[in-house]
Amino acid sequence: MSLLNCNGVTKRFGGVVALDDVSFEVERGETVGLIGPNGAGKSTLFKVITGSHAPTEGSVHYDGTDITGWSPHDICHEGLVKTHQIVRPFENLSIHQNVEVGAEFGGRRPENVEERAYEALEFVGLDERAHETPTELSVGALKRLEIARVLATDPGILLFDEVAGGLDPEETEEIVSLIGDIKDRGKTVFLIDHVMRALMNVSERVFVLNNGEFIAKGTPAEIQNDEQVIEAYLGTSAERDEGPTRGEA
Ligand SMILES: Nc1ncnc2c1ncn2[C@@H]1O[C@H](COP(=O)(O)OP(=O)(O)OP(=O)(O)O)[C@@H](O)[C@H]1O
Repeated sequence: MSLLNCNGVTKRFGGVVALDDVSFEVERGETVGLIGPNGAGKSTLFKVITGSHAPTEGSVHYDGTDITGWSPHDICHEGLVKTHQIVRPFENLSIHQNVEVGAEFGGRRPENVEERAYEALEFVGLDERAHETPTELSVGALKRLEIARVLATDPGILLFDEVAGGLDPEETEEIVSLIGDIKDRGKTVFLIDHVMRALMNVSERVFVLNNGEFIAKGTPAEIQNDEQVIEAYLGTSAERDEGPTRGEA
């Protein structure tokens, strides 16, 4: 049985069809990348999966349980957790307390919250700054704090919404390496990113959304050579060789 299963998911906002009959599966332990041009429906899909939006039609199953229309809180407790594109920590709490809040209120297990928060901070390399407030953190460190926050909830699947967005090459490498470490722990990862070198490096499969519909699913190599994907999103190989692609901030 697949860990995550979306079946015929449609999401309409008035006359806008953000997702149109989207179906896919993510297997346990797999890392899947989701790409597509701005406005393709990627964030909407993540919000439907994690309960911020109820789908207009279709269903979402996690580990065999129908979670369609559940609240974000209940979905998080079930083991699905999403990072935020824009990281907004509690500025009056310490870095450690920020992670503790995630573990305490979003987590699947109420015990050992303090310890799990430290472990998560150590994992992302922020343990030595645990007692500082997050106000002095760089963009890269804020993204690592966000990853620690979701890891401390002990998730079954992590949804990363542009964790490499806005980072310099060194910070991007750190995030790629962190995602590799998370995969090595056997976690299932589903990620959106416009930073192709990051997404293609870590993903085993890549899904491509365009105008709310999948236009391709395949290995990173297959996707990078798919004419329709190149036309809709990736651009020419010359553009790709330069790294950033259309839509990258
Ligand atoms: N809350 C909303 N109300 C109305 N329309 C929305 C809402 N959220 C998203 N949309 C529309 O749904 C479509 C898909 O948007 P979405 O943000 O999911 O795209 P995206 O692929 O994540 O884009 P980006 O790469 O720019 O983040 C767009 O046309 C967008 O304007």
